[in-house]
Amino acid sequence: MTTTNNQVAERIMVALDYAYAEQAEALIRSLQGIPCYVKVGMQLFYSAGPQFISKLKDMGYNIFLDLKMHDIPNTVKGGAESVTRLGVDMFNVHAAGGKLMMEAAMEGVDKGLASASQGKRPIVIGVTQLTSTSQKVMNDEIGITGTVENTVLRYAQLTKAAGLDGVVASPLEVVSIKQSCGTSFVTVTPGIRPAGSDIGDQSRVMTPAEAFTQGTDYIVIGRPITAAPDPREVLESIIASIMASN
Ligand SMILES: O=c1ccn([C@@H]2O[C@H](COP(=O)(O)O)[C@@H](O)[C@H]2O)c(=O)[nH]1
Repeated sequence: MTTTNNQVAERIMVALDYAYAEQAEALIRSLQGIPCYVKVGMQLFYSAGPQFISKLKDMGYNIFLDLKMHDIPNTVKGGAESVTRLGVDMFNVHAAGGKLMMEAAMEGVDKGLASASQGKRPIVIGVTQLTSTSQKVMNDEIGITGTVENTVLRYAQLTKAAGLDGVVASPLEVVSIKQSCGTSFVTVTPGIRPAGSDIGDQSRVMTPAEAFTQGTDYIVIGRPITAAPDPREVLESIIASIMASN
């Protein structure tokens, strides 16, 4: 089966990292007709709230709500219940919160589904090590010994044991995650930089085409698209680069 441009677009999550809903809406208008996933993180959600999620749903977008919950199990359970009721397609928690916390998130999802009017279960994923974290920072500042790859793998295995659907990791760790946790265990990979673009605060990066070659399920891209003079042109060229590498 040949992959179409739209099938590629559905696996690209555009990070709507904006202060105001109006800015995110302008970006969405410029990408009209491209069926990408949209990712709402803390900046936009704290500003525009659940109403903006409803608006995106009405526009037909798949939504990844990237709030990276990390708290005691009972609080995360409540948070998971609330975001499930919003009807998002995916959300995440920090794997560093531990197995009990992640299991509580899944209980919250069940509670949210029981009280919601629609019954689609969101994909729930655990954050392993942020893609901005380098080997040196993880060892010397955060105090985790060993390699980033082994740490990510251990967190992925814990996430799977807790019953979640997958993880956020960098594209560099995808092959070992899939080998250890299975190909159906979902990988969502930020740290994506088209060739020649500014790395910024990211540390563990790959190009969009390279990330898909590693076998990732979804890539997350923010600034290379949102900070470009012509975001649509950049997204279309990313899709073309992935198609050319298939
Ligand atoms: O490990 C992580 C987890 C989440 N992110 C988020 O992805 C985007 C990346 O944006 P860029 O502008 O392409 O760097 C951003 O919303 C992060 O919060 C991540 O980068 N790494």
